[in-house]
Amino acid sequence: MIIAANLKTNLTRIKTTKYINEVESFLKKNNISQEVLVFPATSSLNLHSGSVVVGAQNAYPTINGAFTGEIGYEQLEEFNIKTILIGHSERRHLLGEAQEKLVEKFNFYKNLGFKIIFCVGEPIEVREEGFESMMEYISKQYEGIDTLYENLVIAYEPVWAIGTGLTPTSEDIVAIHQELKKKSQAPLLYGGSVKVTNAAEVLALEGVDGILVGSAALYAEHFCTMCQYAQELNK
Ligand SMILES: O=C(CO)COP(=O)(O)O
Repeated sequence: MIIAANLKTNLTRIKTTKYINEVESFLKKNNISQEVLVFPATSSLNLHSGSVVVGAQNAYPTINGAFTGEIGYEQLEEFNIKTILIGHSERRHLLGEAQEKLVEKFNFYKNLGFKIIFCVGEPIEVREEGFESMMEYISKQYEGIDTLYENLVIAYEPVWAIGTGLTPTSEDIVAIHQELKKKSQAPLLYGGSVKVTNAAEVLALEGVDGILVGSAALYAEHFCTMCQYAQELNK
């Protein structure tokens, strides 16, 4: 399974290095063979060799160039980074990234062979319209994306569950993942208020191939425990 930490805008370079080394040591000490990804803040990106794969939370669809404030492939290549998050709800809804831009990023980094964690999920007002409306909304987030891309991972993160402590019921997660699997056979992660207290239950659900964790992942010990749960499930 894939266990991913999205550190968002948290931790300094020094704290991130300490965090990744702590996770790395835990994986080695406990012979954990899960796929563990850590997405640090851009300023904390660095070379890392070991079991933990470091990925970028975002990057501009360019090798390099005049894109003030952005980083491109040239800056990722320096740190041997070949994994990227695209379409996170905070980039869609807080930072206003439109589907067209996300598709451009997807195609650019796909052409470079990146592992792409493509995020989808509905806001609460869509959720409240019912299952059909919700699936229609999420389907639009797949438009333009090559769902057969061999290095694609999908992360379903209901917007209303991110950072709120709320999660869908287990039955809902299973039902939604079942629908999303019809759209792409790529590994499908669940994200949105996954904590050390519910991670084992979520990981055990049918159609869940891993988790994408935000705030709870900031506690390295908790994130390591989630990796342990995945190892014990050995799905
Ligand atoms: O956005 C998320 C992971 O990308 C989820 O965040 P939380 O785990 O804080 O709800």
